[in-house]
Amino acid sequence: MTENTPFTPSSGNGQVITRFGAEVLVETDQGEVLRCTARRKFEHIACGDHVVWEQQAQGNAAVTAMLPRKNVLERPDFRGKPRAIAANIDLLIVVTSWQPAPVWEMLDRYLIAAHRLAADVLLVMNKADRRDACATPEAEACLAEYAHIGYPLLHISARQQQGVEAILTAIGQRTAIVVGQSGVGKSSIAAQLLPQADIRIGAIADTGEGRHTTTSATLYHLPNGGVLIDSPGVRDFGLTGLDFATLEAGFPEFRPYLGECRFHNCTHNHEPGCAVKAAAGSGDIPARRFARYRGLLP
Ligand SMILES: Nc1nc2c(ncn2[C@@H]2O[C@H](COP(=O)(O)OP(=O)(O)OP(=O)(O)O)[C@@H](O)[C@H]2O)c(=O)[nH]1
Ligand SMILES: [Zn+2]
Repeated sequence: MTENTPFTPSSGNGQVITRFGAEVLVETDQGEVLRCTARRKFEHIACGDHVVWEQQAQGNAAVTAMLPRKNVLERPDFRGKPRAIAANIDLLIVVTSWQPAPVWEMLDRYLIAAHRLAADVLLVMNKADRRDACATPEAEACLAEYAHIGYPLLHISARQQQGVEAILTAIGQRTAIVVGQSGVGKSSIAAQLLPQADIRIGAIADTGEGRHTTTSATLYHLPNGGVLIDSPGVRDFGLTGLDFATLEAGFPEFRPYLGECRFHNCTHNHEPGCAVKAAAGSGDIPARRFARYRGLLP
């Protein structure tokens, strides 16, 4: 190699931007995007995973190792087997809207999932332009409970392009995904966040068989240094296999009272001497959330 030849490393670390079949797109630590093959043993590698890649003598580079994950979001495939769809998520952006009206149980389930992932939460109430026409006092009260517990909440209107900047600011440097029930405006929000994102990836990922990005989770760099992992399949993921410990941990407002119940294995349902129920009775724990918690108990 002469001194003028730019140095191109033949192996290194990188992050998976997306995958299509046995191929993954890896962004190297140098910022280059490489098309890599992933052997069968890396079948479970997902968008967001950190990997080691190696340039091979012929053809493609290959993924040779997978680095530890902070977390992974899975959903069942057509056989009911859990499949990794995105890894290393810092922030779940949970979208609700005034129309369709929120299904609060679903919002609670997303929050439980976020706690299980050890991810932060940003609540986004979309369609602010419909608030006057559609908001009921009950819906306003339900929403206020989440803010009271301490979840950050933004009111935006994707249609009127209001509040999208605030979402970018709230994401900061974190890796985020957008989730929520059907029709609340997730695609509209993603579309507004993404034109400013790195569209280089979309071009490379275009395999000529149509944009695979419409089905696979794909990682996009946002202008503020944050990252958005997006795909329709990620946006409506659900919560499966809910056990009691996960459920209880998904209600952070219970935390100050845990350990004060008479029974150490209290489920905060009908047990006497339950400190959580007492707190809900006195209004220290939001009553609507507590009622829905009991509905989620197995
Ligand atoms: N009034 C109003 N309508 C909006 C707003 N944002 C999105 N919509 C409309 O709501 C409908 C659903 O928006 P989408 O972005 O497709 O919602 P989604 O959550 O991605 O829906 P699914 O793909 O079914 O999960 C569309 O008709 C949007 O134009 C908004 O801020 N105000
Ligand atoms: Zn209790």
